[in-house]
Amino acid sequence: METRKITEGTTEVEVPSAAIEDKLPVNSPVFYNSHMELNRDITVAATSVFVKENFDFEERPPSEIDYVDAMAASGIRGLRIANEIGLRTTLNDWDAGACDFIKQNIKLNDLSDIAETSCRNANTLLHEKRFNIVDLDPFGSPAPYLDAASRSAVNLLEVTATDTAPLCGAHLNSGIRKYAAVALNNEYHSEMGLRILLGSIARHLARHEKGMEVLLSHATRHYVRAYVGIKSGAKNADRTLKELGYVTHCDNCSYREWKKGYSVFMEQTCPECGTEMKSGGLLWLGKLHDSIFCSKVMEEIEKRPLGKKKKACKIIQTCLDELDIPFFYDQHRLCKQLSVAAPRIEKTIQDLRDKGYAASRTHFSGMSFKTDAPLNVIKSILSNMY
Ligand SMILES: C[S@@+](CC[C@H](N)C(=O)[O-])C[C@H]1O[C@@H](n2cnc3c(N)ncnc32)[C@H](O)[C@@H]1O
Ligand SMILES: [Zn+2]
Repeated sequence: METRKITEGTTEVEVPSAAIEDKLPVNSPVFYNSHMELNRDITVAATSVFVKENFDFEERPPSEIDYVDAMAASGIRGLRIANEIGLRTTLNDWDAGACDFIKQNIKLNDLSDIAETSCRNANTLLHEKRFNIVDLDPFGSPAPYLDAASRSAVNLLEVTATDTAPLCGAHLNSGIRKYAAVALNNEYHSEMGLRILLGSIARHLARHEKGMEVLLSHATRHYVRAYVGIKSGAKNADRTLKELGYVTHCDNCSYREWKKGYSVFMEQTCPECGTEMKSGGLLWLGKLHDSIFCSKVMEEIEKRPLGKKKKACKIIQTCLDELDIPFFYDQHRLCKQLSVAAPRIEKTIQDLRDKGYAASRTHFSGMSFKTDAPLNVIKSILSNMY
């Protein structure tokens, strides 16, 4: 088989040439997606910050902290964690061909002391063994692995989901099956998807009497990614579950309302225009980022040799600046409803701030903003009628 060496960060791996050259990764015996280098760069920086800042890890050398890359493919993600941070890493993939590449790549980076291969079903491994840090990076949905990962993870859970259609409401029934939640496929569907995933992670952790703190989460390209710190104990689980709830949305005028709770009364009729509204949930209504953590991730990205440094900084900085409340407004959508030309997004944000409201850009889309202003104020500002 023809292979090629590629470098990410300071780690080199050998992958099948077909994985790089083919448009369809299915044609390669082992999966490698160069577009996910950005995701992996952020993973290295975020994991490194978590390890440095965590009280539980004080006095512990990195080689005594366990990280599992539960779906490792070529091993690139976990190998970067071992090589660039020094954590004791298990690289797992149930595919024998992938495991051969992983073994070879461990040797290539001279990491046999701290990295080991495991060739098992991720669910079996994670049900049997606890790891300080668990990383789930499956094809499509992480849903089938969330229970085992929640049982296994002691300190940090890192999850990628590429099944944006069920998460964002485009495949409603699939979303209900996988995440036990109704996703609304409206203008803020990317934020909806991230919050549905976080809500599902929270409920899985709660079964194991664990709560969570969202340190960083983002929706980028075709995937969503979450980094959640784990707080063990029933009280923390209960506190976490209080952050879940429902949203109602009016497709006609973009009015939305959200309420925390499991059994809540939601208005069915839009108070702005009288249209029947749609309800979505259960989903996470808590914070999407921890600002201190994100600031440290920014510093970490700046000082590391990362291939996608600029893009990674942009994502984290926008997350840092983003007002941490649900849900963003799509300026085009509002302007279309009002039949007015869309102003520059900076002007809208400044106008909202000038009127005494909080407002920011969002990382979800360049043409969207977040604000605590009521919809009628936003619309008056956009129509220059305030
Ligand atoms: C998206 S790829 C992982 C990519 C890798 N983490 C990276 O950053 O390049 C998913 C991998 O999961 C493996 N896989 C799928 N289901 C699995 C399971 N139940 N247990 C273990 N591995 C699994 C596949 O063989 C595939 O190599
Ligand atoms: Zn309405």
